[in-house]
Amino acid sequence: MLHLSEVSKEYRRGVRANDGVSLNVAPGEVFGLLGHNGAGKTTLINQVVGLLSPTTGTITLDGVDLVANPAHARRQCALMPQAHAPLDGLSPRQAVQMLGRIRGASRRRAIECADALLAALDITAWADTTGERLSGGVRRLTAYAMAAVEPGRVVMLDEPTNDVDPIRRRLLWQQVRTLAAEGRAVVLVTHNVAEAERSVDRLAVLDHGRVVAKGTPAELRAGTAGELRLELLVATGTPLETPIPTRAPTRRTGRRHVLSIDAATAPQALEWAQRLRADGHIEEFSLTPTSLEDVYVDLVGPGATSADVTTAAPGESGTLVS
Ligand SMILES: Nc1ncnc2c1ncn2[C@@H]1O[C@H](COP(=O)(O)OP(=O)(O)OP(=O)(O)O)[C@@H](O)[C@H]1O
Repeated sequence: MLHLSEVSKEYRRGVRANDGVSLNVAPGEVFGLLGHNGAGKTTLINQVVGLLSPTTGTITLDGVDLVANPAHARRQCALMPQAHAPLDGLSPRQAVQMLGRIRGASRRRAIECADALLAALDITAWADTTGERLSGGVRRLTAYAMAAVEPGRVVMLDEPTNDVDPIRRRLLWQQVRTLAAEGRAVVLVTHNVAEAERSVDRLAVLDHGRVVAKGTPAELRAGTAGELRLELLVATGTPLETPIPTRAPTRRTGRRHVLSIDAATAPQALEWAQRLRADGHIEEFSLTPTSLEDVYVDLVGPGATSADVTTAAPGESGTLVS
């Protein structure tokens, strides 16, 4: 459905924001774009919706060239931008209805869809409050509703859950799933790797404009099969000598130490951690499967050199991003 082939974008002064990006997003799919600040995510989605043109490469939607037809791109692709929607003087109800009308809905449909979306996101209480008096989270949810009210075939969401509370995040994800279930392609930019792991069907990790990994969350974790994550909160000043072989150097954030260990050594690791806790050397510990966040840090964290998640080797891990 949505097909990007070798898309590169070079801004003036030679900033190469995207470098040979190729992606396919199918109808009904929620596709995540992950990457560090400045990795090129926003640049990429702005090219899909026709706000920017690629320097080279092609973008097609159901075979139609979106670069040659930016008006078609804007009609078929809805965008929830990263920046807050300009809502000064407008209430969420007015803003969502207005976007529905601009995108071609009848007056009646725009009213009904706006009401339904505000109710589904549980923000009806603020439906008639003007933008300058809304909280950041309600503004964010309103921006989502503005993108979802008459969405077209593709919906691009740039950091949709920023500022949104955990309960309404769930409501938002239900709405995103509904968009996909109706046969749309949803592309989602996020920094929240744990949330992406639960919410996307497939994802790509961008690093300095290039795709460094792509696949389902399970495929990206496959390189860590048989690996477990032992996390310890050490008592202040306690040095930690591990008797267990680790697959990568220990990552440290303050008193939190994270060790990648072989699943076969789990009983030994548990016994060691319990002893450390009994002796007061650590305050708490957990032993869990390796997460997508661990894979992500290995890929793009400080010290990462691998271009392929399945070849991320011991010694290439960085600091745990918490
Ligand atoms: N209009 C512009 N002119 C020149 N350089 C730009 C412009 N917009 C973005 N850039 C640069 O392009 C690169 C990619 O930026 P982009 O906003 O696409 O990254 P991002 O992955 O969305 O970052 P973030 O997660 O911080 O939003 C960065 O180096 C950025 O400074």
